[in-house]
Amino acid sequence: MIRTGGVQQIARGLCQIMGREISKGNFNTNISQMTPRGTLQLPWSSINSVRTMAVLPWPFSFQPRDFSLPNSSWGSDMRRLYEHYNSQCEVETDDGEKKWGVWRRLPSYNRSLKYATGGVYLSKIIQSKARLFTRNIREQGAGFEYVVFVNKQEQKCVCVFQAGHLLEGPPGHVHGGAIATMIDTVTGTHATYLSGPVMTANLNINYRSPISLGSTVLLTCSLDKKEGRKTFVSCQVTNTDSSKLHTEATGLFLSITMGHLLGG
Ligand SMILES: CCCCCCCC(=O)SCCNC(=O)CCNC(=O)[C@H](O)C(C)(C)COP(=O)(O)OP(=O)(O)OC[C@H]1O[C@@H](n2cnc3c(N)ncnc32)[C@H](O)[C@@H]1OP(=O)(O)O
Repeated sequence: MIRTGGVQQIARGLCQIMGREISKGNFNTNISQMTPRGTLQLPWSSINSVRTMAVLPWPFSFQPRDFSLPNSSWGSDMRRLYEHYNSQCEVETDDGEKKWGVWRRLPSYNRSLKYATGGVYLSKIIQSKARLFTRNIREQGAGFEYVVFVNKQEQKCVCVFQAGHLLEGPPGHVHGGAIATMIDTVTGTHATYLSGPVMTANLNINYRSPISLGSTVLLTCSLDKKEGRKTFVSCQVTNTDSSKLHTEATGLFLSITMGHLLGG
């Protein structure tokens, strides 16, 4: 049985990631597209156009955990920066009405679409075990603790990232691959927010100074340019007051159709 609340939350999260502004009203319109068999047409055109997606069973049967919300492992820097951006996600007008601010927090779940594969459905075992790479460590604070905020007006996004003890590379410092993973995740999320579904085609990374394990850093991404299917994004990893540069990167993302992932 599918619980609409969970579906609603995920679909809302996906809509936010895809850069679609949704009010309660137009979201409900999409929810009302659920068929009697309990399947959902996702609310953006590129996915609606893939017939297969519309008849797939929804992969979640419970309220999913949003991993981008604070937990007890978050240190003071992580919490302070979360509050700083989160407080700008909603503003109060003079007549006491609440409105979206310039920033949006993107929710983050540890499972993505169940059937995205090279044309042939994954085996049932893999389907049930597949988890987002950055969200697959159970112990809170041990791996990637992060939250992404996007600013559509400035076409910019920031990620507050606290690197856990399982991400060690050089003694006491974060592994370069873990840093690359976060850069790919955040630049990829930003490119998706700006351009819809994309895949990383190219990532260039310069490591300038090591990141201490357990510390909190900021990843700041901005759009360099868009050319047809290509979205160019750059990213800087700095300490929390941006006075020290740890890493800088540029990424090229190519727009894809969902058919690319489904093997179409
Ligand atoms: C919430 C979590 C978010 C996480 C986000 C993480 C994102 C990821 O990690 S994605 C996984 C890693 N990436 C991949 O596996 C992608 C594998 N590669 C591919 O699938 C394909 O090569 C793909 C889709 C990138 C491009 O293929 P395709 O759509 O056929 O494009 P193609 O026709 O080859 O090239 C189109 C244009 O891009 C250019 N291009 C393609 N690849 C590159 C490249 N690596 N460098 C520079 N230019 C490139 C081509 O030269 C061409 O340019 P032009 O139009 O000017 O001639």
